Amino acid sequence: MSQAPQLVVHRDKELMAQAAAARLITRIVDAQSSRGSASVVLTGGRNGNGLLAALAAAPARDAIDWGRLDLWWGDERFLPEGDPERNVTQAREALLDSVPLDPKRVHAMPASDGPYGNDVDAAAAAYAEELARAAGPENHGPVPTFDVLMLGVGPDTHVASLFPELPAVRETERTVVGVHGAPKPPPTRISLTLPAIRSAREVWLLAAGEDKAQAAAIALSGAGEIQAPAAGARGKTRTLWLLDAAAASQLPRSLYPPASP
Ligand SMILES: O=C1O[C@H](COP(=O)(O)O)[C@@H](O)[C@H](O)[C@H]1O
Repeated sequence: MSQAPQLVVHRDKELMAQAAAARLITRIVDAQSSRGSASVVLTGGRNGNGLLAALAAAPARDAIDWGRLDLWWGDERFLPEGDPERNVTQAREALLDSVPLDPKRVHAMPASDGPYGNDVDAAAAAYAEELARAAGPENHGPVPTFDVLMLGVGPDTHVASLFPELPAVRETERTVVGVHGAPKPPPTRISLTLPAIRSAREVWLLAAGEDKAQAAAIALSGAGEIQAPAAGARGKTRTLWLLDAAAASQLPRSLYPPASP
């Protein structure tokens, strides 16, 4: 597991999204140049979609070889294909429909009207198998070693669809689980588990806005991962919190000293 999380605090959420998009372009280009391809796990939510929209608007996006990029999702709302609330629908709108991706490398999580019907546990198991098939011997495990895995942080400290105290956040064996009874709609979801998240080289947690301030402070102040799932999201080589000033406003001074007036 990586060292302590690193924090980068930007002035506001627009700048945070632009800076994170620039950072992501660099990581993808570096991975493609050293390993031939790159793999990135996307997140849903306002901050994740803000980053994708900023990436779509960045001229440097053309530095990415989009055909050599694998995209995975950290979680999905278990809804019919094309539902506007699905994370993949929102990602397509923000970025994916405007870049030349290889459709075989866009690994969306199953929809509730797909091959597994309404059986979210079967859909989750199928996604786990898809990940396992993509993992090579060099990955030493049941998921590929993602280059960057991004997670939005919910106001209740949830990441992906791992909500405080629910069974999904306690999972230690499976890489993907069906989530039942999520407190945020829709109640039925699919999520990577903490062990799968921790197999990424870099985990980036995105938190912008005042409503994320308490969650960031709790997760970064030594809370347990069952009570505060964001506290358990760590990358193998790096864990990076990307915040705006509003989300950083309740952090202990030892972590982020506010600028002097
Ligand atoms: O429902 C979800 O919420 C979280 C956080 O979203 P936000 O809008 O509060 O930033 C998101 O990361 C997750 O992917 C999504 O399914």
